[in-house]
Amino acid sequence: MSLLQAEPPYADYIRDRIRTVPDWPQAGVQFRDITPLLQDKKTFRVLVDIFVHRYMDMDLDMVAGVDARGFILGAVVAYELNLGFVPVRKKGKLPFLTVAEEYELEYGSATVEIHTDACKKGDRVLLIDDLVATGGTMVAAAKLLNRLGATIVEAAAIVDLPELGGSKIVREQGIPLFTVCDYAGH
Ligand SMILES: O=P(O)(O)OC[C@H]1O[C@H](OP(=O)(O)OP(=O)(O)O)[C@H](O)[C@@H]1O
Ligand SMILES: Nc1ncnc2[nH]cnc12
Repeated sequence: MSLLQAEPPYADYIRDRIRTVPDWPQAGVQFRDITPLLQDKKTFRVLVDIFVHRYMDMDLDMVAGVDARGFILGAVVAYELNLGFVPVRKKGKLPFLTVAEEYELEYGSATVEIHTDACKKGDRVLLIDDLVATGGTMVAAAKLLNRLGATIVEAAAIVDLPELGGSKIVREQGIPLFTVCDYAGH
């Protein structure tokens, strides 16, 4: 499958079940809250299955998920694909040797880290997070995996906020990106 976006009705089905919280965590931010997708058993299964069906024949070696919301989806998708899972964590949380990348967020800046032995040179990795806003997190996580010699087969998220420009930036960096739904004009 080479679609950049999931085809409706999946996109609408998932978007309709995401909660928007205005002015959180600060004024002006429309927070797209994915917790309702996880809370409802049927929606959670539909969501996970979108990713499992997309990636089941892609000859992957590993799934990497981004701290913290990317862990929820990433670990379940990895399990269903019979693959291992590696965490890309925020600074100071991983106990072993790490490599780090600093990046900018929609509301602040942060650093992500990965264990140096999280994957091997040439591993074919699926990188998962819940959402792409400015793209800083996804690009930083991808850089970490690249520094370990991994190949990012695709980066994937539930939500794209295209007005913040991140998905375009991720793709311009040569990282294939799949998102289930976006908020263009919503
Ligand atoms: O595209 P970007 O502008 O980088 O933003 C997207 C990132 O922001 C959110 O994480 P957050 O740092 O809020 O952490 P959390 O998952 O722990 O809530 C979200 O889960 C993504 O990881
Ligand atoms: N608007 C937003 N909603 C949810 N998570 C986010 N991460 C960065 N921006 C976000």
